[in-house]
Amino acid sequence: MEAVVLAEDLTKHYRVALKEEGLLSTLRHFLFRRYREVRAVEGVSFRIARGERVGFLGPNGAGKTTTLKMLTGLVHPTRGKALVAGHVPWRREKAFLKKITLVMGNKQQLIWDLPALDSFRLNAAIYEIPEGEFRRRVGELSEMLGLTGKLHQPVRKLSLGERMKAELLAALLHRPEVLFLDEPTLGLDVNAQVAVREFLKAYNERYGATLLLTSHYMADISALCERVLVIHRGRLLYDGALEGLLERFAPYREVGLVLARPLPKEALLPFGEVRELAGQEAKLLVPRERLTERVAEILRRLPVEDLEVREPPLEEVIARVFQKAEVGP
Ligand SMILES: Nc1ncnc2c1ncn2[C@@H]1O[C@H](COP(=O)(O)OP(=O)(O)OP(=O)(O)O)[C@@H](O)[C@H]1O
Repeated sequence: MEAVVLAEDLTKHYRVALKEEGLLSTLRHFLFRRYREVRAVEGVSFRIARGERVGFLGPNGAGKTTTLKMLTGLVHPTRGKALVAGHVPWRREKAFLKKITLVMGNKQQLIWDLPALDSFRLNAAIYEIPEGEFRRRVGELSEMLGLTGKLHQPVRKLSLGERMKAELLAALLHRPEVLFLDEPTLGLDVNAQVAVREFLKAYNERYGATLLLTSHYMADISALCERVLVIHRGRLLYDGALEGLLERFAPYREVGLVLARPLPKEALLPFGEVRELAGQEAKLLVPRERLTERVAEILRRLPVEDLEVREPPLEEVIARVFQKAEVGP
């Protein structure tokens, strides 16, 4: 397997000045500055093969953005190695910058008062994309993104979803091999979220590009990524299949029931943990290894009109992973 992203013992400690209130302490601070060390990323190692789509999960402040910044060369690591598309990111070589892109859902590169097309032209000049190729790429990407006809009006007149799509187009114009995406669907409505994630999938399949993305929307992760990296307090907690994460941290399934008549909670207790009970509808948690036997019992002993077995919501599983990490292994 050819690794296109390689991180080895990647570590970033920030030094933050401690500041106390009051004039005297301001003076003291000036003379004897004291610092606190923030261990944003601590000894993280992984490799990503060409063409993979990997989800990067972690609670706020876990170190995701810092890792992405090191991999794109915006931040120097305190320790460790990284190699992205054959380059050491923090050297920021031109050949490297042409191979990668970083999209941050909370930052924009398009110029607000100008049509998106004008900003694209600026990017084309920076990345030395010839005119013919520029037109071809804009045509192709705007079609994939459903943006045709939107590129001539000022960016401020676009909807949030259209703006994000235009941001993606700008970020992909130089046809990077490795895409680092930090919350690319942040704040978008459900339709726009789906459109962006479908686009990312299509882009990955068409060009064989590698994706590493963070998202708070688990639907993005489950739709796009077979593999996830989970980071917590700067340390890598899990690297593997999304499916495996579910099995390891959610050894239960959710059984949804519609009953023929309302039943008291006690009647359901023998079959699993009662998660919800409202009128004729109930939700039970059942250990995975007992699922078949419990479902059979439920059908035999309860007045069931409808029964559905579901995976627990990914949000819940992830919350468990972090809870467990707080308590320790
Ligand atoms: N420039 C900086 N100076 C000092 N501390 C920083 C700096 N950037 C980040 N940190 C700290 O490093 C830790 C990791 O932050 P980071 O932004 O990488 O987390 P994150 O996983 O991306 O979180 P979020 O999902 O909230 O963006 C946090 O404690 C943060 O406060």
